[in-house]
Parts: sequence; C-alpha cells; structure tokens
Amino acid sequence: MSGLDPRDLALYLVTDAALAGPRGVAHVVAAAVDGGVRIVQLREKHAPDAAVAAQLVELSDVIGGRALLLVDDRIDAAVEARRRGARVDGVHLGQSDASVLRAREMLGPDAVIGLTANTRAHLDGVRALPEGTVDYLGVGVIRPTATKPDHPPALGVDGFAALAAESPVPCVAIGGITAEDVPALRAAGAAGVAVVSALCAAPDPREAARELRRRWRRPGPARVLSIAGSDPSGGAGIQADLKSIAAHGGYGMAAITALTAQNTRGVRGVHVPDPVFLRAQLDAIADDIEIDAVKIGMLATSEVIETVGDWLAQSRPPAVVVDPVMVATSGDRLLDARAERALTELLRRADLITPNLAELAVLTGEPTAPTWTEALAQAGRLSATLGVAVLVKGGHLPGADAPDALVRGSDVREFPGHRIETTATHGTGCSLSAGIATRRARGEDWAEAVRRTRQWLRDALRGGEALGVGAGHGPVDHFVGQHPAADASGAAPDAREIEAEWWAAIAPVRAAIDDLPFIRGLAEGTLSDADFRSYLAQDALYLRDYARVLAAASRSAPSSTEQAFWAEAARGAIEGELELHAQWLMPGADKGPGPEGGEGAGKRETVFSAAPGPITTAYLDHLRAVAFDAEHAVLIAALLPCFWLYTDLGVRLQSGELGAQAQDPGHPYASWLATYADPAFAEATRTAIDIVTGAAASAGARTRRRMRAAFVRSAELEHAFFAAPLAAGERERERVGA
Ligand SMILES: Nc1ncnc2c1ncn2[C@@H]1O[C@H](COP(=O)(O)OP(=O)(O)OP(=O)(O)O)[C@@H](O)[C@H]1O
Ligand SMILES: Cc1ncc(CO)c(N)n1
Ligand SMILES: [Mg+2]
Repeated sequence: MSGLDPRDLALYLVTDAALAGPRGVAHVVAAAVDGGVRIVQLREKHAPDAAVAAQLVELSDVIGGRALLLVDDRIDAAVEARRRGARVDGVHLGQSDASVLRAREMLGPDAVIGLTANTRAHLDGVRALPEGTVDYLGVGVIRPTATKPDHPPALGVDGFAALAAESPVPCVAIGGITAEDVPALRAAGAAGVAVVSALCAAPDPREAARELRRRWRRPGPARVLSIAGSDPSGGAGIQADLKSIAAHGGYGMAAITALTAQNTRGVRGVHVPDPVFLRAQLDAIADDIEIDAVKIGMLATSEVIETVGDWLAQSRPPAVVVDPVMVATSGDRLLDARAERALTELLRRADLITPNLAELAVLTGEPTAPTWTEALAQAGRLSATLGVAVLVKGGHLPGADAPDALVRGSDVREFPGHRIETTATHGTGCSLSAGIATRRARGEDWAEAVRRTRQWLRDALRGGEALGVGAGHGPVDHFVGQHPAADASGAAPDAREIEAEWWAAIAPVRAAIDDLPFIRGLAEGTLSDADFRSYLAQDALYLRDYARVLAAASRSAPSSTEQAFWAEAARGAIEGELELHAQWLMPGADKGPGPEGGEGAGKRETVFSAAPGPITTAYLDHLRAVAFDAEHAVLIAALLPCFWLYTDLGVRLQSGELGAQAQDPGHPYASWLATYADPAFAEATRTAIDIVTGAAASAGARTRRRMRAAFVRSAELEHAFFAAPLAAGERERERVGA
C-alpha cells in the first residue's frame, strides 16, 4: 500500500494528446496542475515504450513534485522513465491490462496503483487480492464519452454511488464528467473526479481546473484564509478580513505576515516576524484544513512575498484574491521598494487583484491615473501583462463618484456608485477583497461576488462613523444593522445612526429586490411590455391612495415645514407620477411621454381600470392602518421606503449598475427610469429621511421600535410589489394554457 493521501484524488487529469492539440500535453498538464490538479495520468495508447518514457520524463519536469504522475498501462515505460531520473509515482491499469500484482512487484510498495472497475465482479476481484495491492479504483464511465470509444454502458451518478458504497478502496469517478456533475459525484461518495476533455479540451486548463476544484467544495460555509498584517485597532488587515469573511458567511482563518502598531490616524511601526514562522503557520493550516479561498493582504518584505509565493505554488487553493497593499489610507507606505518589485511575480498566481489607484500606478510603473478612463486603461494593460483579473478601485478619485471596475484584458465591467460622505474609510480595501474571496468560494462568479460585496461595503461605510472608533479615518461597520438594539445601552441613537441602522436592516430586502427577474428585466430592457404595463396598472392604483396617506401625514405633521413637505409629496405623487402612468397606460399610448401627454376625460377610468392585486391591497392596508391608528412618527416611517428604495433603485438603474445603461436612447423604459433618477426626487428623499430619522431620534424607545417595524414592513411590501407582476403573468399564462 502506497502512502497515497486520498485528498490527492480530488482532481485527477487523464491526458489526451489529440484533445490537447498543438499546444501539447505538457502545456495542458502544467496549466492544470497550476489550477489545482493533484494527480496526472499520462494516457498514450499507441506510442512505443521509449516515447512514453520520454514523455514521462518531460511531464515529471513540468510537474516538479506538485502533483503525482501516473501512467496508463505502461509499466515498462514507467520503469524506464524512473531509470532516467523521472519521478513516476505509479500506474493505472484496466481490467484487461497487465496484472496489478506484476505492477506492484515492478514498481514497489510505495507506488500508487489504480485499477478500472465498473461491475460488482470487479470489486470482488480487488477483495481477492492481498490488501494494499490496489490504492484506488477508477469507476466509470459516468456519462457516455468519445474519449473511450469501447466504453461499457454508462453508470450515471446512481450507478457510481452503488459501486462506491461497496468498494474496499477509494473510488474516483471517470468518464464524460463535466463541471456540473462534480457536486453530485462528491455527494455520491467519490474520492475525486477524473477528467479528460474537461481539461485537455478547455481553452484555459488552469481556470477550468480551478472551476472543478471550486465545484468539488462540499456545501456549507467557505473556509477562507487571510494572509495579511495585523492592525491592532481592528479596522484593517487580518482583523478586518476576519470580520468581513464572517459577514459574508465564511469561516475565517488568518496567517499573520506582519504586526503593525497603528490606529485610525496612521501607522507607527511595523514588525515582521521571521518568514520561516509564517511558512509554519501556512503549513499547519494546509496540512489539516481544506482551504476554499485565500485572500492576501500586506506582505511587508520580499522574503515574505517569496514565502507566500512558494506556499501558493505548492498548495494551489482554488480561489486567490490579492489586495496589493502598498499604501495605507493614511498615506503610509507598507512595503519596502524591493518588495514592491517582488510582488509582481506573486500577482501572477492570483485570480483577482484589487489595487487602488496609487497601487495600480506603482504596478504599471506609470503615473497615478488622473481620470477614471485612464485608470481603466491602466488596469487593462496590467491585466493583460499579468494574465489575471484586476478590480480597480475608485475610492480615492476626486469628485462625487466612487466607481470600481472588474477588468480582464479588454473586457471591462463597471460598478458605478456615488461617494459616501464619511471619514470611516479605514480598511475598506481589506474588507472588500476578503468579502469577494468569501463570496467566490461560496460559488458566486467574480462579477456577482464583487457586486454583492460592494453593496454590503456601502452599508458598512454608512454605518462606520456610528461605531465611534478613533479620531482619524475610522473603520467601517462590518456588522451594521446586526448589533443588539442601540436602545439596550440606554443611550438614544442619533438620526445618522438610525439612518444607517434602518438601511442596513433592510439590506436583505434590497438584495432580494435587485435579484428579482422583474428588476433585472427592467434594467436590461428585456422586460415584456405586458409585464411592465401590468406593474404600472397596479402602481397607478397604489399611488392614488399613497397620495391620500401622504395627505394624512401632512394633516398630522408637527410643524408647517413638515406639513408642507408631505402635502407637496402628495401633490407630486398625484400629478407627476400619474401623468407618466397615464402616458403608458392610456389606449394607444406610446412608450414614454408623448405630445398629448394623457389629457382627456376618459383618463381616470382607463388608468385605474385594473382590479387591485393582493399585494397592492396589502401595502395600502398597511399604510392606511398606520395612518388611521398610529402616531404621526410611525406613519411617516411607513411612508419612507417608497421614497428611499425608489431613489436608490432609480439611481442605480440609471447608472447601469444593475444592467444596461438607462441613458441608452434605445432603452424601452428610459423615460420611466428617468423619473426616479431625477435629482429633485433624490432631494425629496433626502428630506424625508431627515424628517423621519430626526423624529425617530427624538422619540421614545417604544415609538422608535414601532417606527422601525413599520419601515421594515413597507420595505418588504415594496419587494412583494416588484415581485407581483411576473408572478401574476405566470398565473395568467397557466390559466390560458399558454
Ligand atoms: N467614500 C466612499 N464612498 C463609497 N465607496 C467608497 C468610499 N471610499 C472607498 N470606497 C470603496 O471602498 C473600496 C476600497 O476602495 P479604495 O480605493 O478606498 O481602496 P484602498 O485604498 O485599497 O482601501 P484601504 O484604505 O482599505 O487600503 C472600493 O470598493 C471603493 O469604491
Ligand atoms: C495591516 C494592514 N493591512 C492593510 C492596510 C491597508 O489599509 C492597513 N492599514 N494595515
Ligand atoms: Mg488598500
């Protein structure tokens, strides 16, 4: 019995020269091993032994001990290659190939010997052998495949599971496996998956291997390792990473590269422990724990960078995000000059790097990009040079925008966003990269992981100042909205804190709204006209009574300014928005505002002709109940989501953050989207937030709790309202049998 570690079976590459094509088998093997393949089997059915031995020598070189090398069938070639100095770890044999006993005799007790099996009789054959003769079984084929023309009938996942359950040795699934099959095979008891085409025919075998490794992950929280420096003030470095990993549903681990003495005002000192001990930390983790993603932060010196680079090359975690930390928010340099150069080599081992503008400049050797357009161009050049994706961060741009962009060569995906007015920006870069790594390890694609982590970070930025940590650039609040009620401490929160806390409290609702097919369709312009009109018909009914509730808020307002504000909002709801609805809903109405603009006597009947749907009724009942029953403060809290969520969505739809740019003149819903992105509406929303959170700050704890509950309920009803049109459309299609 060899010392085969069953974890090495997880991802197994079987070579195929024809599929590898002109780039050659060695190239595919090198890339696949980089991507996380742990066993390589050279499968060469026709070449003479000498040629196979020569290929084994070459592959042994390419692999350099990072994976096990086996050969299909050709024991003599393996012996010959070993004689020529190659490291050949064993053979894989078919049922009709040379006997496994002979292989064990020729290659010795440490060799890895595998056998193909696809029937119960084959399992009996293994049991009949002396224990330790066979190390693993290759069981398949799972699906019909062209790479083994004479294969027996496909087993499928269930057939595999039945054999694996009875096998005396670990079973690797093989034959026609694609990335989609991997989780099911793991669940079926596979020790690993062996693939041919999925890697040999892949345009990028490294990325394909990484994808297979990610899919191999067992379900549950992602295990994410931060390799970074310590910030004792808790806002950046490993402390930020661990909080961010936890906030995104991961299990966090940390290997410390350096200790800093810093606070929110700056870095006072850096102490770098012996990199040998860093390596000991990394090995201790990897020897015991399956790592789903690694986030790398501050690396301090070139020795540390080399230590991490060597470890990465050996352990090849399936997702690697490197935040090339060189300059802290406070402006302090965190790397020495030699280290800045050594970093470039390490960056090639990443999937994604996340430089800010200053770091992008150092890495490209160019001056700091003066504009966002120039930053994107720099990121494109860097991405092409390094062969990795670059998330360029616009946090340090002057002006009102703080966009980021995911750049892969010439492919650019922008994430627009307004700058948040706050001093709490310490550790944003650390928190962002750790969150992205965690989300990627949980199965989101890179763009999705970036989008969602950014959305979270923006709430964390808004909540940062309320933490009251430090007098300089304070930390973001990684768990904004999840703290035990501020009231419990006795101290009443101020309006700013309430704003951050309430907005964070509805973060899950907001994320769910973003994910609705209705919103996606609206953003992309792919929503059907019928679905949009069915939404508008309900919205017209809603706005008519929403305006009445606004008027009730005006009546009970405590000051004339607020009385006027709610009255003006009521007028706006009736006039402005209903105008637009009339233009869309009137018979023969064209998309968007037309010259006739929906005047005329029949207008009201047509606009309000739909029967109110159950969600419309539920939402209005909620508003009317608070208007009828509750204190003024609770009423205005219930009214707030209709302002706040629409402004937020309007701005993000308009900017393209959620899909196609609404400014695109071809966008079918451009005129509708423009209403909600209107700066005047944003201003009204700002006033509404100030009035409501101000009222909450001066209210007693009980009223404040009722306000928050009414606010959250309205937000949930906003979500239900956006979900309703497509659900109704679905029911209608079922009814008519379409
Ligand atoms: N005031 C802000 N408003 C909105 N987003 C911001 C703001 N400041 C930073 N961000 C966002 O925070 C993330 C980090 O970006 P930034 O450019 O600040 O990186 P960094 O300089 O590496 O951060 P760090 O100081 O933690 O090292 C990005 O997603 C950026 O868009
Ligand atoms: C330890 C550490 N890592 C990263 C940063 C970047 O903000 C920092 N300030 N401190
Ligand atoms: Mg940074």
